[in-house]
Amino acid sequence: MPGKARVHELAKELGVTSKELLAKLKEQGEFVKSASSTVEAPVARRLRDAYPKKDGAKGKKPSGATPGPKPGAPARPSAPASAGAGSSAPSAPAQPAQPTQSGARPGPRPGPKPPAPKPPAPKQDEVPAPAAAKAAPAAPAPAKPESQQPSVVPPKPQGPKPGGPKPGPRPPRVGNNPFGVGQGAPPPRPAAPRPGGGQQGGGGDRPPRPGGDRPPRPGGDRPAGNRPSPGNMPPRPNPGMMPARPARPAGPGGGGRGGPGGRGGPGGGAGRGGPGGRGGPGGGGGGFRGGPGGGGGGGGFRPGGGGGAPAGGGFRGGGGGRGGGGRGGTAGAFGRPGGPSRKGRKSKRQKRQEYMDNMQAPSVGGVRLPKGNGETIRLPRGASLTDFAEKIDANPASLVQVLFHLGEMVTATQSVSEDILELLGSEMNYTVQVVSPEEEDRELLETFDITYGEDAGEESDLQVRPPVVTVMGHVDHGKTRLLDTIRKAKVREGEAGGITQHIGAYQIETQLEGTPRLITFIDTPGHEAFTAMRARGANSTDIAVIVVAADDGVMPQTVEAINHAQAAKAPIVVAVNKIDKEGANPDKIRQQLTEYNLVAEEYGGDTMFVEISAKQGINIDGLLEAILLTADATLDLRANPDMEAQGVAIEAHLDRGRGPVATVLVQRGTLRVGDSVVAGDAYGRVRRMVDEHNEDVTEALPSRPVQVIGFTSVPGAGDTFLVVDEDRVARQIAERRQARIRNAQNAAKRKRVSLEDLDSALKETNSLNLIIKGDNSGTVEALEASLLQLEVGDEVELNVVHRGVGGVTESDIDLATASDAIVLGFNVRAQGKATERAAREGVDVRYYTVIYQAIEEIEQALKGMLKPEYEEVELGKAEVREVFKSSKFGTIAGCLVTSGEIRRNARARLLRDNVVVAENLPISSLRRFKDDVVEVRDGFECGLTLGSYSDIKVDDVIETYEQREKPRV
Ligand SMILES: Nc1nc2c(ncn2[C@@H]2O[C@H](COP(=O)(O)OP(=O)(O)OP(=O)(O)O)[C@@H](O)[C@H]2O)c(=O)[nH]1
Repeated sequence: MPGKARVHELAKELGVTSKELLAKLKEQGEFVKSASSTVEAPVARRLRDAYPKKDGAKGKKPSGATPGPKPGAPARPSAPASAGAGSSAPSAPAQPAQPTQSGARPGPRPGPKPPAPKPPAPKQDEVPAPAAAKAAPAAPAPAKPESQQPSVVPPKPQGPKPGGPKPGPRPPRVGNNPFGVGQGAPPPRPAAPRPGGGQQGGGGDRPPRPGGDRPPRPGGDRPAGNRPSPGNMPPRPNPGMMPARPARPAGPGGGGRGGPGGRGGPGGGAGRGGPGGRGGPGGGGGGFRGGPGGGGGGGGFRPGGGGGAPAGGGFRGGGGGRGGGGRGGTAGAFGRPGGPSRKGRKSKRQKRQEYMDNMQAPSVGGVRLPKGNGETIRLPRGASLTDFAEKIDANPASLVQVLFHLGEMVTATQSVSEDILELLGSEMNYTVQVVSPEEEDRELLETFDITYGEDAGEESDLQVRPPVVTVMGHVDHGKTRLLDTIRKAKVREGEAGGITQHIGAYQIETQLEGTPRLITFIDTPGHEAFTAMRARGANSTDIAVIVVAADDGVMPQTVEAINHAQAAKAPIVVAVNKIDKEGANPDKIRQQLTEYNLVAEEYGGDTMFVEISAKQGINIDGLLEAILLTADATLDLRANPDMEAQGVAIEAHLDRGRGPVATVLVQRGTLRVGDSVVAGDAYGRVRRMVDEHNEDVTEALPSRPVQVIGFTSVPGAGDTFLVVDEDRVARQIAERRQARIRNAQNAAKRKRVSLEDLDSALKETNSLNLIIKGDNSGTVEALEASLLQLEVGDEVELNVVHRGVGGVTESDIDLATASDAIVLGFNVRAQGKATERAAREGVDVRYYTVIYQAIEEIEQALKGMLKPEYEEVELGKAEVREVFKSSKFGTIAGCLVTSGEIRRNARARLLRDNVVVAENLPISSLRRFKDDVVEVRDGFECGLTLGSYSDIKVDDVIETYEQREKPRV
């Protein structure tokens, strides 16, 4: 493209009239229609040769011409520089100028303008010529020219001077890469930037190209040479001088984005590159990578640009050397050299390294992440992305983004579930280890130099302690009655709903072979809702007594109890109860339990089965004996009483007069009044201790259950307790645990929202918020656990926003108001003015004394909130017998209804050879003969249209259906 010049431009350039030039052309055997016609580069060259003087007159031009031939070579920076200066510096610069000229390919265009500018123009011309020459070879167009080449050759000879040497290398580029971005002479970058460069930019002959050749374009040549300004300045060693970057191709059409030229204008004729830049077919000069030397105009940036152009486009740097413009268009367009600043430029090595790093770095959704080496990252349960990011030295925001791409909406500081942390870790090649609560707690205690769970001192410090027994079994098999009988105390009276709801513990004394022995019993509830608590009970238990009613046999909860005991590695003693009842079949129980690895001693196993009657007190001593024998045979029950006490909180509640009361089981050490204790997230100082007989005790030895008064809050059932040196430590541990529990709850509570349903999730929150208040922590916990296990699908979220021991308070009502929650009071009532406030605020407060009633009601509430489910119901089918086209209705299917009915406005699908061709089409019109009808039944014919759907063929089947709401079960 750069090579094509219009006749009138050439005429101006050569200082002759267009008419003269036309005549000359005719003389040379070239048919050219008018002054505005373009001529091929070789022809232009010949013309220039034919009017050599003028060019010469302009001075350097001749020289320039010379260089021209080697445009590519000239590209060299140095040359260009001078080129840029071209006009100004005749001598040395002259050569450089050539490069410019190369850039000038566009010259043709510039040519015209140059005239105005005077001297500079000539140079350009010359340059263009060379450029053209080059272009010619590459471009197909040149056909003719070639023949003429001989004439063209001459110029080249000259070229040798300037570009001679350099040209060698460059030319190849140019010529060989028509798609190349930059054009020919890359080198002259310096010049390029200069306005002068503009001329080159102008290069693009193509008139159409804006940036292109069009002379009118400011960017174009005009400024180019003449301007004294930058263009004329000696080349700056700036980036422009750098070899053109391959990457940025740009400037296609003439000028592409702002060549180097000053402020765009001149630079690439194209100026803002718009069109020119994009390289279309671009004009001759287009596609330079940077403006060429002196005037480097055209720095388009799109590589494709110039390339595309058939004509000589795509040269790197035309005559003008590498214009700076190339680089990012914008920069070039605004006059800055397109190339990147040299300062701070990275070495190739650095770049390569960066590239490699980038390639290796994991990326999700385009977000680069740090790459681990499989290291293990330990995070506490409920950790946030910020915590994670800190550990791997990453930006939390990028982790948030990644999770977003993975379908999780999480903020940087929000607690994240274990699964998500692991998923995220695996994406980055880290192994995330979410520290278990126990482990975390151990670490917490370690920071206070405390060890939990081990007896301090020597082996000799250990003393025998009583076994701790838990009685478990199926509902109504007689657990409570047995415990009752054993301690000769009646605890069954007053049990709401007949279910044991509290965990109590007591110690009894019995005789074994004449020796008094103590046994500690923990009373566990029998309802499945207490499963979680039972599991804890089993863990603090040495021996499990599984009660099985001889008249009933092994039941689900019997199995569950066995599993808990076995999981806790607690030896089992089976109490076959109700042997006094008719139909009692103890042997059947023995047989059934073999299935669960409980083989009776009589059968050669090691499990003791004791037949008893809790009701009638039959063989209770035998059971106690079996417990002690089993303990002696299988367990080493010893503990060090001479240490600070440690153990488990079995039950806790808020007592009106005494405040928080916790039943704790001392497992090692001795608990004394005045000790600073911490149990879970509760702490305090033992003010008073009471035993199962409601008598005050001053100390409790291992295996001793006592009620402790003095906690500042109610501990949770199953929480570990320990004595610490001072209150301060107790408080600190409790506070740290509180924070951890809060985090964990937040993490568990977080609702997962996928991108797909984010919208609807935000629009309608199908969640039920609850506040649970109960008379003791075990009950509250059990109720919460049961509720959270309700299976109501993923659509509804159940949220326990608060739970606590004690009556329903005004602050509970406030919280319920704020969070739209329902308050559940279990065995408690509203306190003070809570009822009034609840009524005023419209808060629903429900009271229960039986756990399953609460669960049932909540379950129903949740089901009521479920979104309706729809199912598809087929309405009917029709076969297409004929197809008509109507200008009014479109494609009409003449059908016979073969089953059911076809209803207007129902949805339909079209089947062809039993394959669904189209879905969800509307039956938009339905007719019987000429009448519109609402439905057509089986056996009748009808005409129908499927909306605008027209691909209907004879023998197609139209199946209609509708969506019906499905009742929830
Ligand atoms: N005939 C007879 N009845 C018994 C015996 N042991 C318990 N029962 C009766 O069985 C029923 C249930 O006894 P509970 O002690 O409440 O049973 P539980 O296993 O504690 O039941 P939950 O507390 O509901 O888990 C009561 O009516 C008892 O009187 C027994 O040895 N013989």
